[in-house]
Amino acid sequence: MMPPEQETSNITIHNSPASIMLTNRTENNVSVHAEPSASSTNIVPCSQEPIPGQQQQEQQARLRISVLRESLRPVTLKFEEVAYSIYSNFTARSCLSSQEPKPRRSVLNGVSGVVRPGELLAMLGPSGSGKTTLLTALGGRLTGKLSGTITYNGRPFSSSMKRNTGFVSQDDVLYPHLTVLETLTYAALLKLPKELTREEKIEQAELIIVELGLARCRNNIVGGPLLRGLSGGERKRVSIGLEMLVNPSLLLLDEPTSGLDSTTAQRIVATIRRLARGGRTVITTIHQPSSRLYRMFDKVLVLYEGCPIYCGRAEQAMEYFSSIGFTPGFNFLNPADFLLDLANGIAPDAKPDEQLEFHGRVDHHDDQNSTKHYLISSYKKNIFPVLKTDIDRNLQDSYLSTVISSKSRCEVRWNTTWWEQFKVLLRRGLQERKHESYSGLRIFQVMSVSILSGLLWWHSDVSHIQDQVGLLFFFSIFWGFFPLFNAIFAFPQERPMLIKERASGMYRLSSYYFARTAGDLPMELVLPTIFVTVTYWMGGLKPSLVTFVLTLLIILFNVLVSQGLGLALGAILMDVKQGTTLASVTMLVFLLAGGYYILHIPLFIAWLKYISFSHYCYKLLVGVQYSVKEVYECEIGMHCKVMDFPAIKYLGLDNKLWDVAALTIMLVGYRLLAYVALRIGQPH
Ligand SMILES: Nc1ncnc2c1ncn2[C@@H]1O[C@H](COP(=O)(O)OP(=O)(O)OP(=O)(O)O)[C@@H](O)[C@H]1O
Repeated sequence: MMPPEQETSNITIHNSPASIMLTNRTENNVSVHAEPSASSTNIVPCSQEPIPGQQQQEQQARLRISVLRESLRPVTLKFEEVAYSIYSNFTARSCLSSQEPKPRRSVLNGVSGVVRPGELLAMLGPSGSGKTTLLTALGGRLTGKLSGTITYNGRPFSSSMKRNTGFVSQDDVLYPHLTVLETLTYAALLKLPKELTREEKIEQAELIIVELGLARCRNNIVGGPLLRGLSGGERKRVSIGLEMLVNPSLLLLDEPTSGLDSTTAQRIVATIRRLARGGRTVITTIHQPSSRLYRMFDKVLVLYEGCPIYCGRAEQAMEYFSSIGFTPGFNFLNPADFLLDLANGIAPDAKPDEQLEFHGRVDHHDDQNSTKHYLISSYKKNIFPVLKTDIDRNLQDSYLSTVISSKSRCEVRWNTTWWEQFKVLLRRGLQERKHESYSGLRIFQVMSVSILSGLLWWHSDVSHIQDQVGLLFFFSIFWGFFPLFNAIFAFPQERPMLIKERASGMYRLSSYYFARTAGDLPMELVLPTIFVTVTYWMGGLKPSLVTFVLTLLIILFNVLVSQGLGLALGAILMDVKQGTTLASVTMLVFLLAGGYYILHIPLFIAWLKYISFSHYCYKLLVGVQYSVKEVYECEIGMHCKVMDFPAIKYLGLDNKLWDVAALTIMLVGYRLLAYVALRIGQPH
C-alpha cells in the first residue's frame, strides 16, 4: 500500500462543490473490503459441526500474526443525520435558528458521513462543538436521545461490534501501579479469544509494546496524577495499545494528541494512520492540528456548534470552501486553522486584528450568525446530497451480505470464561492494590489501637464486668467502622476503569464483582485477627481457647457484614464523600442504638437496634464470653449472676441463632444490593 503522500486520486477535482465530494480515494487505493469477514475472532459458526483441525490451526495462526498488521473484519461506518439533544434550561441552538428557546438543547444536528476501512477521519471543531459526543455515539456508548442512523457494515451496533471497536478516551484510564507490560498483559488475557494460549496472549502484549515503541519503558509503572510514571505520550500509546490488542476494525480516539508536544503528537498520529492503513476504520477528534498533522488525515468532518459544515477528503476542504466563497488569505498556511476559524464563524476576509477581537464584539454577532447559516446551508446544498448518495449506494450491498452472513453465524458474548476472568481480575486487583492493602500506615493504625486498648483494659477482671462488656462493645464498633470506611472507596475509585472496560465487553460484571470483593478479603481478615489476638489476651477476657476462637469468628463475621454495607453504599452513591458521610451517620446510629450506652431507649425508636449489625455482634460476643450460671462480685463479698447485670439483662442473651441468622441475612443482602446497584449503574 502506498503511503498517502504517494497515493493518487483517479477522480479529477472540479470547481463544483458536489464533484469534490464525489472523490473517494480510499475506495480506489485501499485493498480492503467492507464485507463482514468469516474469520472474526468473536464470531464463530453456529453449526455444531467441529471446525476441521487444519482450518482451526490456520485460524489460530492468523490470530497470532494479525495484531497491528491487518484488520480481520473490515468495517464500513456510515452515519446519517445523527442528532442528539440534552435537557437544558438554556436557549437551544439549531442549525438554522439560534434564538428559539426550547427545553432541549441540541448538541448534534444532522451529522452524516461515511468512513471506510483504511481511512482516517479527523473531526475538527471548536471546543464544545460536539466532537466527543459524536465520537461516543459512533462507538455505541452514548446513552440518551439519539436520532438518525449509524450502521457498521449495514448493521446496527451489536455486542460483537462492541468487541470489534477500540475506544481511546481523552483521559487515559489506566491503573497507576501496574507496569506497561503488566497493563497490556492483563488486558491481553482478558480480551483475546480462548483459541489463543496464555503464552500466545502474552506474546501479543509484547508485540504491541514493540510496535508502539514502548519497549524502553515496558517495566516502568504507568503512574498517575500523584505518582510519577510514564510521560503523556507514552501513556497515550499504552491506551492505544490496550485498544489494539483485539485488533479492532473500528478505532475511535478522542483527542489523542492533546497536551503533547508537536513531535510526540505527530508520532501518535503517524501510529494511528499506520493502524488505519492496516484496513481499520479510524476516527479521531483533534484540537488544532498542525499542517503536518492535517496532511496525514484522509477525511475531515468539521462541526460548527453541532452542525456539520464540511465532510469529505481532507485535501479538498480548502477547495470546497473557496468554491463557496471563502478563500484563505495569505496568513492561512495551515488548513486546520482556516477550518477552525470558519467553524467559529470567522470569515477569512476579516483582518487579523478583527479576528482577534471578533468574539468580544456585539456588532459582529450577526456576521457570525450569517456566516454560520451560510456555511450550514452550503453544506446541505452541496455536500449532504453527495454524502447521501454515497451512504445509500453501498447500503444495499452491505445489507445483503449481512442477511446472508447472519444466517450462518452467531455471536460469542465473551472471549474468556467466567473463571478465567475472575482469576485474571483477582490477580490484577491484588497487584494494583498491594501498596494500599499492605500499607504500613494501615497496619500501624490497627496495631496501635489494639495495643492501646490492650493497655487500657489490661488484665481486666470479671468483677469489673462493666469494663469487660465495654471492651466487647468496642470490638463490635471498631470492627464495624474500619471495614465499612475502607469498602466505601472500592467501587467509586474504580468506576472509570469499570465503565471503560465493561463498555468494550472485556468481562462480566459478576466476575469483576467477585474478584474485587475477594481481593480485599485477606487483609480485611488478617488485620482483625491480629487485633483480636493482641487485645483479647491483654484485656484479660476469658482465658479459654474456645471462647477466643468464637470471639474471633464473630468479629470476622461482623467485618464481612460491615464490608458489605460499605460496598453497597459505595456502589449506590458512587461518590466517596457522600458515602463516608452516610456511613458515619449510620455507624453513629448503630453506636447509640447498640444497647451499651442507652439502656432505656423509648419504644418508638428502639427498633433501630434491629437493623444494626453491631448490636447482633455485641450480643453474640457477650453471649460467648459469659455462661448463664456465671457470677461476678457485684459488691464486696457479694456475688451476683452475670445475666442480671443491667447491660447484659437488657441485651437478652437467648436466641443466639436468631442473631447469627440476622447477620447472615445482612451479609448476603448488602452484597446483593451492592451488585444490583453496580449493574443498574452500568451504562450498558
Ligand atoms: N451529558 C451532557 N450533559 C450536559 N452537557 C452535555 C452533555 N453531553 C454533551 N454536552 C454538551 O454538549 C456540547 C458538546 O460537548 P462535546 O464534549 O461533544 O464537545 P467537544 O467538541 O468534544 O469539546 P472539546 O473539544 O472541548 O472536548 C458541550 O457544550 C457540552 O457541554
